[in-house]
Amino acid sequence: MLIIPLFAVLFLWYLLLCWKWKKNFFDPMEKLPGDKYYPIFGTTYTLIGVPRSEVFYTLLDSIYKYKPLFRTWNGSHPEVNITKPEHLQVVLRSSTHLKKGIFYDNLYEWLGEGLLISQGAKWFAQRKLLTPAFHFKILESFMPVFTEKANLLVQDLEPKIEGDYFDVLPMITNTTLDVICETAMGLPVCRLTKNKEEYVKALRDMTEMAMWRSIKPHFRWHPMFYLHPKGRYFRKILKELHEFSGAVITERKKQRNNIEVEDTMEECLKKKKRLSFLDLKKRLSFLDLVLQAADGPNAISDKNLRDLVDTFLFAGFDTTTNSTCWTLFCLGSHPEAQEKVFEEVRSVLGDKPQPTTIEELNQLKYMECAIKEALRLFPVLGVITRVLSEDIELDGYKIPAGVQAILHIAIVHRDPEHFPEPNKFIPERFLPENSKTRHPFAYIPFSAGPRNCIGQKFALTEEKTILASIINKYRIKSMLTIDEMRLFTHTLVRPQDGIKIKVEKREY
Ligand code: HEM
Repeated sequence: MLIIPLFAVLFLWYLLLCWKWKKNFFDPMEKLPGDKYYPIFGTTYTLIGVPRSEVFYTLLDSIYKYKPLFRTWNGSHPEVNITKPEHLQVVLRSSTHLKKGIFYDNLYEWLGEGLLISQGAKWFAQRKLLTPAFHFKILESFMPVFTEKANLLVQDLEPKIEGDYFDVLPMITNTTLDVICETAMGLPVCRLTKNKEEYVKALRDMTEMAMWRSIKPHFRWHPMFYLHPKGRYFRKILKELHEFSGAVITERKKQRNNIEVEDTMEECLKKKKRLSFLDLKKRLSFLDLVLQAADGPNAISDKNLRDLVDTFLFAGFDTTTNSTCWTLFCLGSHPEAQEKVFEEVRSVLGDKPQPTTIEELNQLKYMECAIKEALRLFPVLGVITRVLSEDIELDGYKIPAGVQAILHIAIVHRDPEHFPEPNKFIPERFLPENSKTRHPFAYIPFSAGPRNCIGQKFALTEEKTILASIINKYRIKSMLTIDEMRLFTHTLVRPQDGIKIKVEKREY
């Protein structure tokens, strides 16, 4: 007998929720332009039946139809899409809109409460703990790793001389994975897995799955997702990825017990002591630095350590892989810019085959412009998200707290108002005299504000070492031009068919 009143109460409660949602979100958001809303799907129905390889271009069409400011609905979740630097600044510079968007919910089971996804006090404590780990002195101590791995890559390229076009992406992937394992974890990859390719495949499949779920709102509900074959596959690769990071921690802890680590990171920095331990066993990795800093009362649980390791593997490896490949691709399709980079490398290095110090890298100014320009055209993370923690006003529209802000880095990077001839590769745009009047939020490949990329200096140092080592020995030719390149959004912006290049040995 109680059933009928219970249902009536539940129904009234549901109606109240719908009324609140309509008043707080639907009515204000519907004032913004955008595709028509339908229940359950929101506006994601525009992607139904679209082949995976076309999703990127379909999304792009709708962005160009409604930009600069428009709304989308991910199921019943409202989203404001932002493509103007002034508007990006409102969200990114704020110290309140720090929570990441719902896209990252799809990576939560893998990355947990690591720096990338955590929020509030937990995020702040990790950011504070990890910031010194990216100090110039620490980066300097990683130079031997960057140089050694770049040298191995140069050797691997040798058999390709005068051969046909080949995809350079797997080779760069190999190098950057080695680098992140030895710098961030202090361990060579071969100690962690017999099959690197399997780990890389699992990592990329995981990001693909996150992308797939983000455009299918009904699969955000875990039970529904796990019933689907993709959900079962997700569980399998999640286990593999966690086994890898678990192995990193066990191995490094075991090694640490056998190593005498002479100083803590803070003591080294205070004494301005060089942290360049050439013996791999004695070089401090990020993981060691965290383990040291968290010794005693600040001890970190194994679960938190695993989140951190997974976060570094996700954020610090495929990003640099893509950025390095995009720069190689752009230089390979712009021989004049490539020759300028080469001349600069020769003038800085003389007869040395590779850079070995940060001072040398700092002199590679034109190369830095080329990397920045490649990151403008192909920004690795084309979109980032935040959940608004309070109401904001943009162009006279009130956007309520709780809405997800989608910040379109890739679109603002190709805005002709800030970058004339936006689809052309012109490294000179980043010379100081050409960029000083540009809006500070018109170019943000590493995001900006309090949650910007903690690893940007690390990435540039690694990338410059790899590129200088390659360009100093080889001339690169890309098979495709920028206009011919087909893209694929897969959490990161990736090429659909790899990066095909030819290499020729330089004579001098
Ligand atoms: C070219 C290479 C890279 C690019 C383009 C890049 C880009 C970005 C962007 C756009 C964000 C903001 C993400 C968001 O708000 O959702 C970010 C955050 C982050 N990046 Fe990078 N990144 C690169 C390399 C690295 C490297 C090498 C590391 C570590 C070794 C790293 C570690 C991180 C971490 C931990 C965060 C989260 C920071 C926080 O939320 O406080 N990144 N990166």
